[in-house]
Amino acid sequence: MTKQETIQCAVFGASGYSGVELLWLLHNHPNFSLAYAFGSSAREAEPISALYPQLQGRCDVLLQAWHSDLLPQLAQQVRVAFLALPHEASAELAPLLVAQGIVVFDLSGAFRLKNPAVHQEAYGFAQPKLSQTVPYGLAEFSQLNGHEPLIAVPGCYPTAAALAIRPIRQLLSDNCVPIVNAVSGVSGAGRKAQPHTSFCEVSLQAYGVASHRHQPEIAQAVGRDVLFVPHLGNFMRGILATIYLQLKDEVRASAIEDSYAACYADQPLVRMVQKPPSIQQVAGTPFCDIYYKQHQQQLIICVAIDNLLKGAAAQALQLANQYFSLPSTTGLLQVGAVL
Ligand SMILES: NC(=O)C1=CN([C@@H]2O[C@H](COP(=O)(O)OP(=O)(O)OC[C@H]3O[C@@H](n4cnc5c(N)ncnc54)[C@H](OP(=O)(O)O)[C@@H]3O)[C@@H](O)[C@H]2O)C=CC1
Ligand SMILES: CC(=O)N[C@@H](CCC(=O)OP(=O)(O)O)C(=O)O
Repeated sequence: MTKQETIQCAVFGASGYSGVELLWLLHNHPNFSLAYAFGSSAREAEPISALYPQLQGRCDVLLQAWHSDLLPQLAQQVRVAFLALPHEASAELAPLLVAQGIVVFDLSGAFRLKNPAVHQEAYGFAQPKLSQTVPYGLAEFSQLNGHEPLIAVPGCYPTAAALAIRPIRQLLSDNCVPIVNAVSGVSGAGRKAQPHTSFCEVSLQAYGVASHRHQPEIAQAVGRDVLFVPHLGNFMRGILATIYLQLKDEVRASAIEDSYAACYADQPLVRMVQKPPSIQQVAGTPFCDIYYKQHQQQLIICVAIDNLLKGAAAQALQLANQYFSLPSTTGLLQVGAVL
């Protein structure tokens, strides 16, 4: 692909945390060009560096307010839109963009769950009905062919949990209900100020116990029921999950190793590591680091990702690379993060 064939893109929600990480990745990408960066309709137009001063002198993209009367102009100029919006806003906007022939990578949860009743229960609003099925883009397991109009980018916790569990799911005992205990940094809650994510209020605490919307998403992604407990920690970015599983009686260490190798030997953004990963080693990177230890018929997996990158922006771009038949790591390894 030559520079002239650069693919024009728009980022919606570019003033938010995952949106600005996408903006920065696209700004540095050799095959994508950022034509538009939108905030909500309440925004005044200003350079993105007015919100994120670390970008001053490095990226002077204009952040603009989004209004639906821009839709025809957008359809003329962009091929791809990335939506880093609240779930309801994505649910409303994605079908409009798709109708204009724009390919949509949606970072929200609006289109991830296959069962509309489960979606209604988890999100509290009805999933829009579409004429086509929406692929769930867990990047290492998806095979986008460049014809899908809309792709659902997985959630942050489900990315970590599913990448850890999926390769070995055929080794689990029939009655195993994986236990997923995960801690996230506060950027997972987005940029909008809220008391429970303010610096003075965050220490380390479980939330959404047995009721978080990512429980059904993880269950869907791994093909069995799970128990999921998220925790909020007092650090900026990253997710660390510890997962407990019951193996079938006859499973040997070599079967576990072979199963991970079969899935990830050719996947450069998943790293099998020899000691439990830290948040620090993945923060600001597009990697997912996985460690496991077998204890008799129990398996313990420790997995770490950056919630804003592998759990959001970098995974979306990895999928866009795949969509346009580019190597999966294009534009992801040398760039670094904004926050
Ligand atoms: N943070 C994370 O770790 C992850 C987030 N996600 C998902 O990505 C999406 C964005 O999350 P995050 O970046 O954290 O959110 P932020 O709260 O940081 O940003 C939200 C963005 O959406 C814009 N926005 C809000 N309402 C509207 C609307 N009605 N129309 C148009 N734009 C609107 C905001 O604009 P303005 O600034 O003008 O208000 C802002 O740019 C969510 O769906 C989230 O679930 C997915 C994986 C991980
Ligand atoms: C720490 C924190 O609040 N995390 C968010 C999850 C991150 C997110 O935005 O959700 P998606 O991955 O589904 O898009 C939460 O628990 O709601």
